[in-house]
Amino acid sequence: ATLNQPSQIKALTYDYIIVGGGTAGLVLANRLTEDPTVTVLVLEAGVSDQGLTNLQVPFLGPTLTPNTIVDWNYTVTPQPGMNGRSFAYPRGRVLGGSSSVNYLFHQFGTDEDWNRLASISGDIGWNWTNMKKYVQKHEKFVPPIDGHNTAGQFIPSLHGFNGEVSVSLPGNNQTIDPRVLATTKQLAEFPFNQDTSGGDHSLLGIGFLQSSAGGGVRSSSSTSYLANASNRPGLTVVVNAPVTKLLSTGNGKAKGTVAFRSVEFRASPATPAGAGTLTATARKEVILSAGTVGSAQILQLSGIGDPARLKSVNVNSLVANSDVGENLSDHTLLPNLFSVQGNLSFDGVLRSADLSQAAFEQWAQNKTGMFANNIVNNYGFARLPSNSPLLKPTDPAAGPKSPHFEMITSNVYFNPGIPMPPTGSFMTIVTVLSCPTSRGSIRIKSNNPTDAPQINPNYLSTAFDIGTMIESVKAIKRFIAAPAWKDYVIGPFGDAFAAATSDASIESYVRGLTTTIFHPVGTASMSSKAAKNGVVNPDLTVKGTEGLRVVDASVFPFVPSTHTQGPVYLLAERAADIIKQANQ
Ligand SMILES: Cc1cc2nc3c(=O)[nH]c(=O)nc-3n(C[C@H](O)[C@H](O)[C@H](O)COP(=O)(O)OP(=O)(O)OC[C@H]3O[C@@H](n4cnc5c(N)ncnc54)[C@H](O)[C@@H]3O)c2cc1C
Repeated sequence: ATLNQPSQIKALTYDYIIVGGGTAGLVLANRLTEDPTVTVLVLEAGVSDQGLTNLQVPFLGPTLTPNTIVDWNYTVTPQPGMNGRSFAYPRGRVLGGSSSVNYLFHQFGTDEDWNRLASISGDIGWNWTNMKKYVQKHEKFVPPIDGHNTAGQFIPSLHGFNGEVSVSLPGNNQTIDPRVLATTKQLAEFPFNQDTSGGDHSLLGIGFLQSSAGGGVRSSSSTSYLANASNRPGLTVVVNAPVTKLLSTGNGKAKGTVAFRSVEFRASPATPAGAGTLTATARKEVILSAGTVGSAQILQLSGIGDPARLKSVNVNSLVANSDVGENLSDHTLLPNLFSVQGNLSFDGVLRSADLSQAAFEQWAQNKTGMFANNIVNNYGFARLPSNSPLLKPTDPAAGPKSPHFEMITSNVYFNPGIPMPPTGSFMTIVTVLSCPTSRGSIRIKSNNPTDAPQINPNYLSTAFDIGTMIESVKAIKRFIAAPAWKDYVIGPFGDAFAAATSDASIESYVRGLTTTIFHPVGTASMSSKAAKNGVVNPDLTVKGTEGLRVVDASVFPFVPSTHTQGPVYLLAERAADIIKQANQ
């Protein structure tokens, strides 16, 4: 049962308590309650996703954040590498977490991403050879909604067809699709890639997007993993239940460790901090799945972090670890806008209330049409040339097959935070830095759990990161110069893009416009058991503690080369196996 208020909770002792009913949290909720004798409490700060129709509409993904009731509404500190700009940093605050509000791109990371994780952690279980079996448990590949023949658009042997989350190829032609595909034939630099899911199939090249949607409807961790487990008597999910901190339950069995098996949460989101809290206790384990921001914040509020920093905000240090909240890494997004001929882009529909309503009604009636699809159909990945000076002395990609940047084409004006002009047709080619080397931090500003933490991703602070973004802009200029675009693209839109013709002017364009593509990781990073750095061990237990793990995007020491929901799903699937085995 999903309870709407913490006050409805009948019991305060469970085998496991999961903090955060998001992407990873609901995978664990499902897998741990497969055993009917196990009891699990999930505490989710956000609202239920039930009845929030827009969350189900794939095309509306970009409208769900920022500054909505399903977003934590964070902003980043002024970013020196981005001309001192501060901007929105969306995170899902709703059942399903960010999987309920994301843009539905679905991939798994490259085999090299996973092999690097195995090598850093010293646990070969994180190797792709082992992780790929979780694709079968997780993914349910379904036909696109227009039922077209998908031969040649994906490779079936790389996919799961009986898992939990529905995944599908685009079900409508964006009118630019043939031009994108023609470019892959006209320019050897941008070959066609038959499958963009990653793993041991190369990510390089341009292909069709795979989205976490089925039958024209978003598939989130809530509509899949949770829905498929919701009638299990052992599972209790509570929404509107913000966790304020973990409570120490004494010394752990291993010398010098502290046990954390109790969780303090607010009796209602409206309750002032410190007043009206409840405490639940786990017989076995507390699992933090509050995401890269939430888990880092809760660890620090609970006294797990850098002692001096904790002292400065009046938090009593219980477990000293100065890596908590540090090592923040994220992909950056640059929306390169082009003015295009005619009125075949989506802009006309989005500007017209009547046309948008008609598209919505078509979706509501039979889940077809523009709104039943993602805003993107095609995208791909590329590497810098092997002789690029940016790769000296080291190449930060996970391996020689992993990308340095990504290109996403969409037949619409897409510019986060900047409204669409009243007239004109546009196409956007977003470029994304796939292997950032900048590192930032998430630090609590006070001991008040309702205060948003200070989020400083420190974007574009290295020569590699800014240099690669500059190269990505040059690459899409070459892409758009293919004959396929001759009678469609008028030219770059906006003075800064139009003026971006030299490295120096491209740099100023990049620093002036780049923002986040919402893939933060690393604030509770995984390291080997013997390592002096890192926050969690390879089995995701928090170093220096007992009864406590972190299972979410925060544990990745490097951001995977791809969009991050798929890697989080696979991580959580393996985490469930690790936890079950540890508690047999
Ligand atoms: C706008 C947006 C677009 C994105 N687009 C894509 C995409 O297209 N493809 C892709 O692969 N990835 C995308 N991502 C990233 C991807 O969705 C995330 O990497 C992934 O979902 C993170 O999973 P998680 O379990 O770590 O955290 P989340 O799914 O964010 O879950 C954390 C949960 O914990 C809850 N929580 C936090 N603090 C507390 C607390 N104190 N008490 C109780 N509960 C708490 C949150 O409300 C949330 O439900 C996007 C993300 C965003 C925000």
